[in-house]
Amino acid sequence: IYRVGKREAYLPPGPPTLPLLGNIHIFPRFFAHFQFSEWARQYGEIFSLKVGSANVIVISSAKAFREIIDKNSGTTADRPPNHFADTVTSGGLNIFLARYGEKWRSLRRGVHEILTPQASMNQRPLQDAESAQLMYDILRSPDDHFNAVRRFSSSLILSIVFGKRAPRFSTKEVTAFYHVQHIWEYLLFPGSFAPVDQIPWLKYVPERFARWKQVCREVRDLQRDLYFGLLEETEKRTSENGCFIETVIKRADEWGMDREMVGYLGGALIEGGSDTTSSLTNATVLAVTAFPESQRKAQEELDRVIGSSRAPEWEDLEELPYIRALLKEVHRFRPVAPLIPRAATADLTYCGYKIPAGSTIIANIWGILHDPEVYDDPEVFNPDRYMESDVGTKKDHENDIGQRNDLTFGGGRRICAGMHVAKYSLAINVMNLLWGFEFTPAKNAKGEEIKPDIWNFAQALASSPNPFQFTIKPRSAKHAEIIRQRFLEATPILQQFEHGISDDDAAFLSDIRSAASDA
Ligand code: HEM
Repeated sequence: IYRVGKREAYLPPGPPTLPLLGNIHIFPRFFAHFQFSEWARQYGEIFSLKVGSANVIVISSAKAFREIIDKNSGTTADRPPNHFADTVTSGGLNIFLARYGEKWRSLRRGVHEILTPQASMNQRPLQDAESAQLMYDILRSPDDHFNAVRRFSSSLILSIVFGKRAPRFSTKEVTAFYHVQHIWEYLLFPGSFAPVDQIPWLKYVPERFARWKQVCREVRDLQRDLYFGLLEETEKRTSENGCFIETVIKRADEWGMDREMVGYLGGALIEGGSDTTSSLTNATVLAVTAFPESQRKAQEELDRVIGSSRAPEWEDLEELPYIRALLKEVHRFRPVAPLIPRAATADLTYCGYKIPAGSTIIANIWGILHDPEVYDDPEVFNPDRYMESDVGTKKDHENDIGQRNDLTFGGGRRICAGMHVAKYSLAINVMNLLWGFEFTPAKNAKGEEIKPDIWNFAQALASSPNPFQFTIKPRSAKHAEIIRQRFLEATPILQQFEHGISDDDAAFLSDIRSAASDA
């Protein structure tokens, strides 16, 4: 008992512990990446926390990430145990949270089918078409820009996975998704409920004293209604449109997947594809409004290379170095996953410290990308840092081991499976938005500018800005006309994913399409 909570001598250093508790009493609940980055400055690129007798190892340098996550991927590809996730998703079938083993391998094999760099290219016409609707949505209702971006991501991933798009943010499946996602994230958020993974006997507490049991059931029912409802629709559809689940259904046996796995794989992809790209797109809009110099430079480049007689295309990116730098900078400035959780399946060592099997490893992406030793003024949104160096660091850190500009997608065997789709979505949306619109801070009743709050982000697992106010205007009547034209031209591609949509969605589409063609 005396030893419980005490830091073993072979572990990396860390904050002082208390008997039994270890560091539980100081373990940060919200925005933990800020406190972890603070401790990294104090204790170094690798430090440890004791949670009772369990170990949490936090790594905060590109080198530690390379050595531990990339090079030792076979030992660090596990995720920490998560009883709530196991209860909700039939024994842990959510690919993001799944333990490293046979089930995860089957799920990942299926995902590769649609998300390899080559396979991801098949999604591009649809991404362009959805982006055309995003632009038109903002042109029609600039005040709804925030949800227009979220609609884009949800509609895209619903179409890719289940072959059915979401024309509105209020489309039934999107509303149902955000409703359950909100409760699911709350359930998974460390500290919301009893720590059953750390104190396993809590699993046996009767339900009337363990509200988490009720919440798990609620999330499970809601997710099953949505994910398995969509699966059933795809199974019953008589005409195919090449969506992912059609392929999975045909090849499930070959990939070792039963129907439960198929449903949860589809569902997890909706979770992974919805709030990630949209958060980053909204964070970009917030950043270029808060740092107008970056907007000015991006638009000067777009005007010079593209002009106002056509909209940007993916191929233009080659000629747009500042836009490429801006895309890298937004990943660094507001990483979607500031912390990436892993678990060690065997002992490993780093810089003379031992990371024992079973330890939780947290890759502190925020800390790595906001280290003032490595980046000049890390809290400033400054794409120019990536014009000067491909990794955006100070000159003397460019060649540090492990430096790369896509750390925000993770690494090793569990690197983001959707990164190619995500990079394309982000690039075309950011190019289109900056080409077509002017973003300026909103004004208060006295006519004074309201300073955009770059710290107003939600307390959630994925880092997402809270809705913010500003003024959006098309950059010229010519730009507005091209946006309208492109929306109409996207119709045949979008229509392939409009079978089975609700009458309200169909009426909405018919209205906006006729308004666009009458204009
Ligand atoms: C800007 C957008 C995105 C970012 C920053 C992002 C980031 C991440 C990160 C950090 C991980 C964990 C990686 C690790 O453990 O090392 C991850 C996992 C994953 N992501 Fe993404 N993601 C994005 C978009 C997407 C999209 C659009 C999809 C689907 C189309 C997707 C599918 C996945 C999947 C399936 C995994 C699970 C990998 C596994 O555990 O085996 N992601 N993502």
